[in-house]
Parts: sequence; C-alpha cells; structure tokens
Amino acid sequence: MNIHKKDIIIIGCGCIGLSAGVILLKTGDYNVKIWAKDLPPNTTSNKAAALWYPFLSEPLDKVGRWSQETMDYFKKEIIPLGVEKTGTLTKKVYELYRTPRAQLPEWSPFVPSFRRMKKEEMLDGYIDGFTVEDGFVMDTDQYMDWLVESFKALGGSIDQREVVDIREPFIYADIVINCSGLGARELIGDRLVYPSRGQIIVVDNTRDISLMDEEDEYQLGYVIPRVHNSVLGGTNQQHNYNLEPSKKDTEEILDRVAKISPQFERKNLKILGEKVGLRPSRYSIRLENEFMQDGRKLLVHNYGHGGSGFTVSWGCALDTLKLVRKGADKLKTSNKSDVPWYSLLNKRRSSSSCSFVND
Ligand SMILES: Cc1cc2nc3c(=O)[nH]c(=O)nc-3n(C[C@H](O)[C@H](O)[C@H](O)COP(=O)(O)OP(=O)(O)OC[C@H]3O[C@@H](n4cnc5c(N)ncnc54)[C@H](O)[C@@H]3O)c2cc1C
Ligand SMILES: CC(C)C(=O)C(=O)O
Repeated sequence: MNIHKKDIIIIGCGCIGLSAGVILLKTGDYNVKIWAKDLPPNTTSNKAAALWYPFLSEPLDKVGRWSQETMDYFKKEIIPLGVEKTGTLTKKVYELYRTPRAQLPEWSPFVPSFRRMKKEEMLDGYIDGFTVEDGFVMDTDQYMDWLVESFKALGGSIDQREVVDIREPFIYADIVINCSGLGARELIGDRLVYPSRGQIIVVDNTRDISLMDEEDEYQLGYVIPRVHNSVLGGTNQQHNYNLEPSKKDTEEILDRVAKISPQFERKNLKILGEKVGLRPSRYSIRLENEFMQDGRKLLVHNYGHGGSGFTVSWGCALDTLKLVRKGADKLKTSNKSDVPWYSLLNKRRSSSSCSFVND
C-alpha cells in the first residue's frame, strides 16, 4: 500500500465496480480495494448476453454519452488486445420492428454509426429497424475474468465480504464507491432499485450479426452471436426475484427467436444451457456524490444500470473518477478526536480484513 495515495473501497465486483476500479487505478493516485458479497462468475454481470446496446436504462441523454464513451473505450483499450484475451468482438447490431418507428432512440445522436436500416437489409416480417455498425459483443464470463485480471494487475485487491452497514468501509477509507447494483436496495435502503428478471438460452454459434426484435420490451426476441457460442433472449419481468430458469420462458424465447428467421427454428439450434439474472433497474442510473459524517467521508453512488451495465460501464467509470476528484477536494479532514464510535468495533478484524487501517 502506498501511503501517498488515497485509499478507496469499492463495494461490488460486477462490471460496474470492476470498470470503476480499473479507471481509478490507472490514474496512479489511489489504493483501490473491492469488497463484494459475490464474485465472478456469480454476479448478475456474468448472466448478461452481453452486447453494446442501450436498453432499459435512463436518463437517455446521459446513457447516450456514457454509451458512446464506452464504445470509444472498447475501441481504443479493449478490442486491440484481441478476442482471446478479452472475449470481446465487434459486431454489427440490428434492432428490428414489425411496426414503423418514427422516433429515433434519444441516445442515437451520440453514436456516429447509428442509422435506420435500409429496405434491402430488412428481414421478412419486419418493416423498420435501426443498426449500429460498430457495436461489440462479449463472452461475458471471459470478459469478466479479464476485468478481474486487469484490476489485480493494476494493484487492486478483492475481498469477498458482505457489507451490512454502509458505515463499515469508512473505518478503513475516506472514499467509498457504491457499485452494489440491486444490492443497493438493502445496503442503503434505496427502494427505487428493483429487479427486472432476464432469462437467456446459450446455444451453439449462429451467425455474424446481432438481431433484436424489441417490438415488445417485455417479450424480447434476440440472437447474439458471441465468440464461443450465441445467446438467445429474453425476458424482462419486473419485480421478479426468481433466479431459477423457467421452462415456460425457455419455450417462449425459442418461439420468439424462431419468428426472427427460420434459421433460428428450434430444429436448427443446439441448446447448451440457460442463465437467469436480475437486472438492477431504477428510474434513473444513480451516479452522484454523497458526503457522510459531516463532510469527512465521501460515498460515490454508481448503480441502477438496468439492461445497459456493459454498454455504459466505462462512461460511468470515467464519471466516477471525476466525482471522486471533485468530492475529495471538498472533504473535511478527520482528526483523531472525532474518531466515530463504531471504529471501536471490529478491532479483531483490523488485523485481518483490510490493509487500509489508519493506525
Ligand atoms: C439476461 C440479461 C442480459 C443482459 N444483457 C445485457 C447486454 O447485452 N448489454 C448490457 O449492457 N447489459 C446487459 N444486461 C444488464 C447488465 O447485466 C447489468 O446492467 C450489469 O450487470 C449491472 O452491473 P453491476 O456491476 O451494477 O451489478 P452486479 O453484476 O449485480 O454486481 C453487483 C456487485 O455488488 C455486490 N454487492 C451487492 N450488495 C452488496 C453488499 N451489501 N455487500 C457486498 N457486496 C455487495 C454483489 O455481490 C456484486 O459483486 C443484462 C442483464 C441480464 C440479466
Ligand atoms: C437487449 C438485451 C441484449 C439486453 O441488454 C438485456 O437483455 O438486458
């Protein structure tokens, strides 16, 4: 631990917490530790499809900027490392509609390659659609493992531990980043974040472009070809906490993707498995500073990314760094006399749990 660097604890080891950790460590200004109840592959992030496409997340103007910054980051820092390392491929993305869509997505002005689909690109049964030429897809488990490796290679460390009281990490660090996803519901009592249950089917590889039929944002039909396999989806069941795959959902997903193209009919597919994840949905992504303990501690919130965590991850990580810098300058210095009462707790843990202890 470098005593000249500020100590930061990130709560959460999903794509949001890991991306924020990498960006903070790359500055060379911080000692960063992640505390997380679940580690990859047991996070929601590992259950994602995943492809670059803003979905089920607000506010759309900020989601547009974060998505474009994330796309730029992928192009500059991740794609050049090669698919074997990061599990990430650039992939054209098509969003198909059976009814006309006069309105372009609000995030589209931020994405240079976004355009309406041409007639000749349309699939049978569809009359409108959008495309992004330079989207990307990733084998989520491989990408998450690469994120963990990158975080540790930059000097970050990861403790598997549940945070029951948000004040606990402040015993060891003045700055805490809350990347707890759906866990924010309990951790900080934010009842505005809720689960949107997503189920996917993993099949043998299909074709070279991602196709999504989002005519109905609850009964999704999508095919996302990845490196080693493809993902069919999906569902969007709000306030549903069931983490077990449902046979009914599998049957309905297969019916929906078969309608995209006959090549995705069940007889042409080899099912490898099913996954279920609970998207951390919220009316708006929460990315802001909160000062604690009379301004001596800084809590940076970065959670509630719904169906777009990967799509906005690096844009939100870059904004997290800006918030840390802005907030750190405003922190009042804690002096020994006002050491909070609970810092007497966990004395037994100070030897084992965290190298940031300010003796
Ligand atoms: C089926 C499905 C498909 C998806 N497809 C896509 C896609 O194609 N593109 C896309 O961009 N997004 C997609 N998403 C959405 C994406 O998966 C999420 O937005 C993203 O994973 C959220 O990341 P996160 O790091 O906030 O949450 P998580 O991955 O849930 O990580 C939260 C972390 O916080 C920890 N934590 C929580 N509470 C506590 C606590 N009290 N103490 C300690 N640790 C705690 C957890 O253990 C975990 O480590 C999909 C989601 C699903 C379910
Ligand atoms: C649109 C799909 C790929 C998605 O982001 C999700 O299911 O959350």
